[in-house]
Amino acid sequence: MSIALDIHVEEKRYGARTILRDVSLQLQQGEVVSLIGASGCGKSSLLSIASGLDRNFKGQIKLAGTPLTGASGDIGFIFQEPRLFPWLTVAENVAFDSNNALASQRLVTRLLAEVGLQDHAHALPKQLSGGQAQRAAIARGLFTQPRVLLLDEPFSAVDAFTRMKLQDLLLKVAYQHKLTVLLVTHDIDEALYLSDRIVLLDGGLTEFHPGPAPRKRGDAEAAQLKAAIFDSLHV
Ligand SMILES: Nc1ncnc2c1ncn2[C@@H]1O[C@H](COP(=O)(O)OP(=O)(O)OP(=O)(O)O)[C@@H](O)[C@H]1O
Repeated sequence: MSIALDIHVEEKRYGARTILRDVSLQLQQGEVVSLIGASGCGKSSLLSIASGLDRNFKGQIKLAGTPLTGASGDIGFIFQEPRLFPWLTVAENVAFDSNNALASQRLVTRLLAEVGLQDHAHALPKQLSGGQAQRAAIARGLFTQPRVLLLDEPFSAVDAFTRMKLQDLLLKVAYQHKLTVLLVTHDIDEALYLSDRIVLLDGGLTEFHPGPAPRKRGDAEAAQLKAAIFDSLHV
């Protein structure tokens, strides 16, 4: 299997404070990996570096073997909050990065159908529920047809039921688009449900292998692994 994203951070500092030192993570093509860890351990910083948005670090990111020098359409990013432009319709938000109106219209129609928003293309963000807004954000994250999708606590602002629906949606689009996924989450159940691999950031990285996702919610082996992960978490 080939490596989709190769992350190596020798050092990441904010001023005099070092947040990450010698952290390496390789994402295999098609893998779903969750990144967990105590609050403030540097998960979002690592994700931002992996996306190419933050270039202010020592180290190197390679996308399919090629050094990443900045933000790339091959890497989609989805944040905790949907970050939709309130004055644009859902369809316009999804196609925000487009410079080909006709091609983008077809793609937007397809993506909105994939995320279940086909009837909301002309709605404004304020007319959407929290879950629908995050679906629109997922469609927008897929618009550049990325190979890698990075998500920073994408479902933490929605209710538990919506969250489960969005988790299943993420697995569906990851499979359909053959995405490699790195997801930051505080929710170990979410990590266990979604991921092929769970990586705990705590100074260094510790890996847990729950087996191929998705597994049944509440699976007994997952419960054992959850206990082991809790033991390793210094919170
Ligand atoms: N732009 C910044 N300038 C200075 N310090 C920062 C900056 N961004 C983050 N930090 C600090 O770096 C540390 C790591 O932050 P980061 O957001 O990466 O952690 P995290 O593991 O994602 O946290 P959380 O789980 O609470 O979201 C924190 O102590 C944070 O306050």
